[in-house]
Amino acid sequence: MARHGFGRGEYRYFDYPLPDTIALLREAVYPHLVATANRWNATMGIDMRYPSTHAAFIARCHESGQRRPTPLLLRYDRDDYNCLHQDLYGEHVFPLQMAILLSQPERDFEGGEFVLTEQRPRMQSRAEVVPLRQGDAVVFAVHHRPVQGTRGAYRVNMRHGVSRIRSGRRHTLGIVFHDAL
Ligand SMILES: O=C(O)CCC(=O)C(=O)O
Ligand SMILES: [Fe+2]
Repeated sequence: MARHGFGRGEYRYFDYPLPDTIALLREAVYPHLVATANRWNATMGIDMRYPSTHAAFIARCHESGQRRPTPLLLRYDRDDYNCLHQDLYGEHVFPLQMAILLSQPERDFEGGEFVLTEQRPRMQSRAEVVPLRQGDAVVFAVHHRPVQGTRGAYRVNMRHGVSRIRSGRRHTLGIVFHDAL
């Protein structure tokens, strides 16, 4: 929980070796995100570039001591929530992550909306709710993302969280591509 930010609910991290489905998901989705990740870093003036396979990236994490797996299952019951946070667990950060909603809104739970906030320089934060159906995945920025301004690109600081579950139970699968210290 502490590793995951704060809130109310249950957080269970998978151990290595990951279940096949989880390992495959992480490896299969990563290559689709690498080009965006590298372009974002170039645009934001961040030196880090990412290799084309997840295996190569995770080897880099492990070499620098980030060895703990980050994929997790989350369970929220009535009145649980997930505070706005960023899943940063060390020097190596893959800038995009994914969450998959395993429960069905309205049938299994009410409330519990996936929320993103973006903080632009010298402005108040702006929130966006991502409407998810059962089985939908949302891919979102872990830390910041570039926005084109009139005088070039600037960084916007991103956070994510889940609003209070008003009734029922909500499950999510969280896939972070870097491992943790
Ligand atoms: O439960 C959710 O929808 C989001 C969970 C979360 O914070 C994550 O996957 O990193
Ligand atoms: Fe998170």
